[in-house]
Amino acid sequence: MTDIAATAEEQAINRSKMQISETEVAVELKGMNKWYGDFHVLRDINLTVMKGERIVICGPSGSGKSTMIRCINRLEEHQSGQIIVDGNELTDDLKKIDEIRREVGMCFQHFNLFPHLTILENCTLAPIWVRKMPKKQAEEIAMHYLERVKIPDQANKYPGQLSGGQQQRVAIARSLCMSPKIMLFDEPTSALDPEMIKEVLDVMVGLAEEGMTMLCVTHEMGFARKVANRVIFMDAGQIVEQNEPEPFFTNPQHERTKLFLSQILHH
Ligand SMILES: Nc1ncnc2c1ncn2[C@@H]1O[C@H](COP(=O)(O)OP(=O)(O)OP(=O)(O)O)[C@@H](O)[C@H]1O
Repeated sequence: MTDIAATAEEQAINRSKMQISETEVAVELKGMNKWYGDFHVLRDINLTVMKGERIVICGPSGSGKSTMIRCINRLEEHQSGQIIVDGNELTDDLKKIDEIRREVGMCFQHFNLFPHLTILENCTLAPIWVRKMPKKQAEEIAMHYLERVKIPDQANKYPGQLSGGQQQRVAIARSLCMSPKIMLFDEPTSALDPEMIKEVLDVMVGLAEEGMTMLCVTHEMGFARKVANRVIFMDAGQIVEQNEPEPFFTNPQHERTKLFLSQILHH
C-alpha cells in the first residue's frame, strides 16, 4: 500500500479535464439488496455516480465491495432494488444486459486474459465477436490502446510471457477497446509485486485525467487521495460513510471508518 501523503508529482495531476457532470448520471443503485443463500451480503445500497466521477471503494475484507461492483455489470445478480446504468435499468432482459456490459469495462485482480491467445488477439476478441468490427479496424484500435498502456511491442506475445503489471495493463487496454463509458476496477493491483503497482496505477491515473467514470475497489489510498473525488467506506454490506478524500482521511465520522483507517494507514 502506498502512503496517503501526496507528493509534488501527485499534486501536479491534471485535474482540469476531470469534470464531473452535474446532471448526467452514470450509475444509480437504489435500495439494492443481495443475498447469497441466507447471507445478506448487500444491504439497502443507495449510490448515485455522476459522469466523470472517480470513486474509490474501501472497507474490510468481506464487506461486499467486489459484490457491489460485480452487480453493476451483472456478473452477480441482485435480488431487490434497482441498478440503473446510463439510464437503463438492469433487469432480466438479456439483450439489455448485453448492451450494458458493452458500456461497462471491468478489470479484475487476476487479469483474466485468455492464455492461449496473443495479447493482440485478447484485445480484438470482443470487438470482433461482440461488436462485429472488421478485424483490421479492431487491430488498429487494439494497437492504439496497447501504445496507450505502453506495451505495443508485446502485441504478439502470449499472456504467460508478460509480467503481472504488463498483463494488467493489457487487461485495461482490452477493456478500452470496447469504448466503455464506465470502468470498474476490482483490486487491480493487489496481485502485483510492488514495483509493478505504479505502472498500473499510472495508467488508471491517465484514464481519470481523460475524464473516465471510474469505480475502483482498491487498498491504494495514495491513488484514492490523488485521483478520487469521492471515497466510499463499506462495512458488513452497507455504505457506512462517503466523502471527498481529504475529509474522509483526515476526519472520518464513523467509528468503524476510524478503526479501518487506523488499521490500514498504520500498517
Ligand atoms: N459466490 C458466493 N457465494 C457465497 N458467498 C459469497 C460469494 N461471493 C462472496 N461471498 C461472501 O460475500 C461476502 C462479501 O464478499 P466480497 O468479495 O464482495 O467482499 P469484499 O469486500 O470485496 O472482500 P475482499 O476485500 O476480501 O475482496 C463475503 O463474506 C464472501 O465470503
